[in-house]
Amino acid sequence: MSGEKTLSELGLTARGGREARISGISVDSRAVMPGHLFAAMPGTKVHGARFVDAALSQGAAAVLTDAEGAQIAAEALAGSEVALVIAADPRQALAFACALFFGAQPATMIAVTGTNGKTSVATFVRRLWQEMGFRAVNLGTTGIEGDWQAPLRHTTPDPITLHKALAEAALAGVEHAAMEASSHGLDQRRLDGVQLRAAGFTNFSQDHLDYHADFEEYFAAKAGLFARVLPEEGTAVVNIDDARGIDMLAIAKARGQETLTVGDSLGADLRLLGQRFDATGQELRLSWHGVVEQLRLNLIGGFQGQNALLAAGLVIACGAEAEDVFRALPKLDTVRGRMQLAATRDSGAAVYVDFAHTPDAVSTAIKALRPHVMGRLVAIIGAGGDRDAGKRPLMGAAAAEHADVVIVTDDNPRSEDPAAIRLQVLGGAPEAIEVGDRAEAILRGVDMLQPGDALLVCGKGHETGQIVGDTVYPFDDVEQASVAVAALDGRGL
Ligand SMILES: CC(=O)N[C@H]1[C@@H](OP(=O)(O)OP(=O)(O)OC[C@H]2O[C@@H](n3ccc(=O)[nH]c3=O)[C@H](O)[C@@H]2O)O[C@H](CO)[C@@H](O)[C@@H]1O[C@H](C)C(=O)N[C@@H](C)C(=O)N[C@H](CCC(=O)O)C(=O)O
Ligand SMILES: Nc1ncnc2c1ncn2[C@@H]1O[C@H](COP(=O)(O)OP(=O)(O)OP(=O)(O)O)[C@@H](O)[C@H]1O
Ligand SMILES: N[C@H](CCC[C@H](N)C(=O)O)C(=O)O
Ligand SMILES: [Mg+2]
Repeated sequence: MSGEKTLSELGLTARGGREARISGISVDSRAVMPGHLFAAMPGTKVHGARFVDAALSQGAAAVLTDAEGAQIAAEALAGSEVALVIAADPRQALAFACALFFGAQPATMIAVTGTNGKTSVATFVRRLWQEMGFRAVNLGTTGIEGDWQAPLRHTTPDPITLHKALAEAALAGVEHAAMEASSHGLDQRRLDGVQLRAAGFTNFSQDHLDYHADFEEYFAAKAGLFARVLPEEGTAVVNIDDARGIDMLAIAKARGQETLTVGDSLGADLRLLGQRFDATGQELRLSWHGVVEQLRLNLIGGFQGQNALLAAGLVIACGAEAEDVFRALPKLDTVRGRMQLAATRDSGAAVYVDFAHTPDAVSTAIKALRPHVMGRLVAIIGAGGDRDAGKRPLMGAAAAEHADVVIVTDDNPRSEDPAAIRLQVLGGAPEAIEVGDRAEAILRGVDMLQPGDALLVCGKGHETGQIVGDTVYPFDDVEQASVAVAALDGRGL
């Protein structure tokens, strides 16, 4: 899969034409082994070139960096035999080198970007491919799932982790992969080495403005999936109901890419004509190139209907017959932590867990649940620490506007003061109840449910840990909801 390769086999040219045999690639000096290429990247906190001396002492055979890095590492490199590659875009050069070093990837790959819906769409694409008999995986926030599994630290992994996993999956016989392209991942060129057959765009709203300078930079990062990563011969599958979908479509057309539009907008290639909701899901009415279809979707939430349709568009864009895809859609089941029914009280009151952690997701999720609730809708929300603080009051306001009762609690405070985060969320929901301890908040939420009510626990979804400082404490919303219902309904555990 990835034995030794020369710099030129990795598409790299060292200063003075010096060659080197590379036995591995590291982006962190602490992981460098003899013969490694050390990628000294310009970081958000520090330039990786500050660690070149450490990498050399551990036997690095070559260093990849940018001009700034070469200056920073000049002393450490002086008199060294090590090959130095200076690239204008070192993160892209690293991504291409990783693709060449690890070699194989599943033959048919798609990526999906957007503020919300990426995990849902990627999971649905994988399930549709499986229903059609292919060995397939989805790769992102919930790790690598499907016919080959592995945990992941990031929604879009760094190129070394990514291409190692793709090569292993391909060698295990997986020929189809659907991955999530986060804006961080696109900005850092993490998936630039992936050959994509198609790319999807879900929607664009506020998130990650702690990392991107403003909305336009955030959009530009996402647009890179179509403007840079998807090849000209690829297909862009775009939700044109979203205001920025039209801009994304224009970028794809300018590249000469095929396009497949999705949404309820007039003229959408795959058009959502209607959704009728019931206790366990919805009926979809859609048209494909003008031919009308009606089909069952066993998913709660209008947004999951939209995501399922975008997933269908991506699978069609990769060559499947539309009718085969439509036949497979009713087989889709709930994505872990996305509008997942966690528990039901003896009274019939239901508890759902959802991953909503942006203003648009909070309002979308609560509105999506509303048709399934005869009584009050109670929402529990929080906000992650070391993330976009601007969205906190907006999430509070979204919950206050659409839910009957709001409880504000802790999500993953990370290095921030939990009470300060809650105060910012409460800024948008002054009537909300504040309960810092998440387990207590869930217990209180379950306890207030009357027959016909429903509780929606937002923000952590599938997550099985709560990050406080640098410690990850075991915490699973679904489990906490079940425990609370069992305790309050006297069912014992
Ligand atoms: C803000 C961000 O994305 N940072 C990512 C980036 O780190 P960086 O380059 O900024 O790191 P840095 O701390 O400035 O260090 C610079 C360089 O020095 C190197 N170094 C550092 C110390 C040392 O002793 N030796 C050494 O070589 C580091 O490996 C790094 O390459 O590159 C690292 C290696 O690939 C990533 O692990 C790291 O992700 C951090 C941990 C992170 O939290 N990222 C999150 C925000 C993220 O990526 N989230 C997205 C979106 C999530 C979503 O919306 O779902 C995701 O795709 O997961
Ligand atoms: N199409 C959509 N429109 C609006 N909100 C959505 C949509 N799809 C999902 N959501 C909301 O966003 C939450 C997260 O969904 P999902 O995990 O699929 O998104 P994501 O883009 O992968 O998120 P992340 O960026 O955190 O990985 C859902 O639980 C739901 O509340
Ligand atoms: N419960 C998580 C959800 C965000 C996860 C991911 N989208 C990210 O930004 O890291 C948090 O806010 O801490
Ligand atoms: Mg995701």
